Amino acid sequence: MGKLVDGKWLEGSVISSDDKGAFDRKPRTFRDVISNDHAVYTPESGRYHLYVSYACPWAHRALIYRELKNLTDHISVSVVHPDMLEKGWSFARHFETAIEGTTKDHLFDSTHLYEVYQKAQPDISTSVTVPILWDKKTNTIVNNESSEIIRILNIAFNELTGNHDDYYPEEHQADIDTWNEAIYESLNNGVYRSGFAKTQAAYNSAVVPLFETLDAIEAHLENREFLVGNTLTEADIRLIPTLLRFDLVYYIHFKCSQKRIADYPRLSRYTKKFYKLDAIKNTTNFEQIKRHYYFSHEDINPHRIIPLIPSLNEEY
Ligand SMILES: N[C@@H](CCC(=O)N[C@@H](CS)C(=O)NCC(=O)O)C(=O)O
Repeated sequence: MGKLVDGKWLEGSVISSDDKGAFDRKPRTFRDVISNDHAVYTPESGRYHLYVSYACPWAHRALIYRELKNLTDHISVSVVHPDMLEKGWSFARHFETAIEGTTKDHLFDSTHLYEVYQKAQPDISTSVTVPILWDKKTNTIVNNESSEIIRILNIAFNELTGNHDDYYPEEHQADIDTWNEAIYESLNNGVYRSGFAKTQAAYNSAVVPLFETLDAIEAHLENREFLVGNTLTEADIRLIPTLLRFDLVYYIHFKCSQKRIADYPRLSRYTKKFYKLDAIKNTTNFEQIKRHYYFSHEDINPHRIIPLIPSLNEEY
């Protein structure tokens, strides 16, 4: 792991949480939108590109929206290799064994994803994350925050595609926001806080609320198919990528081990039902998910042993 500082890649070892000085600056993020009345970023077919990893739950959201909103012919995609090593995300052709579903960088043929950030801004200081929503016309990043990318995809291209499905409908926005906040804090990010904790206290303070939230969702799903209202909404779409990774990775690798999703009857039913949707099934790659986590976090799994777990593809 590492990050870009003043446009140069610095490996993770030099960026400890105790470090001050040169590395003590806020990462640059891109937070723009695409809309008909935007001065620069207007909706156009073929203009925008997504950089994703199939392993990453945040990128998974963007991929799900791209399918749900019929954007596959309008927004192209490059998929990084699942191993995130010393130089961060990279592209598959540079590995001896290509992994199914990964691609080269279709726009620049880069070796590493940090080169794409350098193209957006040569002296950039930032962590190099996926997803990225890239504008081919102005050669920069429109947005690299998944919660905002999915709001863009939800609405910006409606006239182009004729797909007006709304996963953040006005009448449910308050409820969706409430679930999003609880789920982000304790689950989407909670699994990482559990897995990356360096003290018992930090671990405990992540895991206890994590399972409280899972218990609360399990109770909420009694006689309900969706988190909010009677249709799929953003709240479900932000939860599902975390659930799909839970038993395979978070339960073992991140020590979220009080229960599996399989031990929750309603959450299991809920996850399996959504997994049947093309937009979710087509964007879920269990092999890359396993490979990424068990291979990339040397601190947690130094020998990079990938547990033999029955394939979830068959179970779902
Ligand atoms: N808040 C960002 C987080 C994205 C993120 O952390 N992605 C991870 C992959 S799961 C990443 O690229 N990490 C690389 C790094 O932090 O250096 C979002 O939701 O888009």
